[in-house]
Amino acid sequence: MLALDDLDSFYGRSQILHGVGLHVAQGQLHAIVGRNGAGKSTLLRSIMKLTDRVTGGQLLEGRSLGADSYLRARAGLGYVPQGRQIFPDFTIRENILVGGFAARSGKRRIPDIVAELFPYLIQNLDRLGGVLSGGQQQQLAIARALAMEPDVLLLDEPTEGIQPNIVEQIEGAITRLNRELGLTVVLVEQNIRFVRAAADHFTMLENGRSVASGPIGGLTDDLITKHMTV
Ligand SMILES: Nc1ncnc2c1ncn2[C@@H]1O[C@H](COP(=O)(O)OP(=O)(O)OP(=O)(O)O)[C@@H](O)[C@H]1O
Repeated sequence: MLALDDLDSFYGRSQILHGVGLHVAQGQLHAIVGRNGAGKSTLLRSIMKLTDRVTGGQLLEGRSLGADSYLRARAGLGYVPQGRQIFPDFTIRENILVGGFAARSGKRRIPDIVAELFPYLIQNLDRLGGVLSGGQQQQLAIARALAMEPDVLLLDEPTEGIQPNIVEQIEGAITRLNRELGLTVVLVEQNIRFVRAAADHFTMLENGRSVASGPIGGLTDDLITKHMTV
């Protein structure tokens, strides 16, 4: 269980999150939804200790998440940031192995599942990250997070700005990681169709506060109209 309680998060003196709670049971896929600027990315960044200050309860399987981002990766959190942030001058192989620095087994290796999910990456290990398409870079960022050997995968808008044929592959990969490998997933996603198909639970943010949460069946059209339409 990933358990966040009463989370406040700040950039400098600006408070972005106000008392947010998030409980994600092992094996669940929990979607974070809300308008642009609602605080979704900040919530994932806060879980990774990447904002300037975070307060509130932050536990994974009853243990403290750790005082910095590296310790949080070592504790079992794999993070795929918005915009991917792969290393353009590193090869695909090197990009994936960077994730291995935080692997709890201490082994830096490319997980077998990467070949199943993203064969293109394995067939092109010596290509530079910077020459890949946006969709391929997204796959690479997911592969890098898997090399961390995570228990919980945090994904920030993984299909944003990606060509439709690769969107399907990425959605399929996320669903497989959750349903077949039992990986717990926290997914920030604007695509409500995918959220409804893949998620067990959701949390809706508005202005840095949680305004609705629960089993995915509760993510009604009315709720979306109220909190997500501009
Ligand atoms: N580095 C930063 N410094 C100061 N304020 C920030 C920073 N990053 C984000 N914010 C502010 O925090 C608020 C929440 O932003 P955040 O990116 O978390 O929203 P979001 O829901 O993920 O939106 P989007 O869908 O556009 O990514 C916004 O008002 C934004 O301007």
